[in-house]
Amino acid sequence: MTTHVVVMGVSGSGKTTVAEGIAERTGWIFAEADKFHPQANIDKMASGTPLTDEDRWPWLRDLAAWMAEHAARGEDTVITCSALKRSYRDVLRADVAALGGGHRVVFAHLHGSAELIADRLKGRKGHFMPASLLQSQIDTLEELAPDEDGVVLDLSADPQQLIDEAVADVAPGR
Ligand SMILES: Nc1ncnc2c1ncn2[C@@H]1O[C@H](COP(=O)(O)OP(=O)(O)OP(=O)(O)O)[C@@H](O)[C@H]1O
Ligand SMILES: O=C(O)[C@H](O)[C@@H](O)[C@H](O)[C@H](O)CO
Repeated sequence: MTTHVVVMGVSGSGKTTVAEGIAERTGWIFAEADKFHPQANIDKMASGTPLTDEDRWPWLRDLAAWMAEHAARGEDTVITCSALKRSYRDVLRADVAALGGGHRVVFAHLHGSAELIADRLKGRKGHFMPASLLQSQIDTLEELAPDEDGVVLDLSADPQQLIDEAVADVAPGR
């Protein structure tokens, strides 16, 4: 049985910071969902246009397949992925769930105020994602529902605390 952590939230919520920390602590295989986007998606976001569902489906399916390949080999993983809608998370869960055998896809949602995230984005340099897309990310976000396997983390905490909380929930004992 393997665990597949998806650190989710809007752009600038701290996904990379927290997911890298979880990966370092657990030794689990790490990937950035941004690396799975076709160049057309990156160019679209960089030019200030939000992605549509149609832009996101193939990308989400690739991520789901990647997690399931690792699950089939008995390997745990940690990824960053905005995973903004319930329907996107359903796609992300599907391939691992289809394997059966108690493999787990669990979401860690970095949740917090738009003001704080906008401040952090202002301070971030060298990233393709413009701060102007934050509002569309917030408008698209659907919070985790009670029946979804996941944990909500308050992104105003310092990174080490967030990593500790996430590991305690998704990888107890690590
Ligand atoms: N808990 C935190 N406290 C203070 N600053 C943070 C925290 N987490 C992240 N940051 C800073 O906020 C900025 C955004 O964080 P990060 O790049 O990890 O977010 P992200 O969700 O991966 O963004 P994107 O989806 O756009 O790639 C970075 O400059 C990072 O150093
Ligand atoms: O679904 C999306 O709109 C995208 O995944 C974005 O969230 C960005 O890729 C990411 O936030 C920037 O790093």
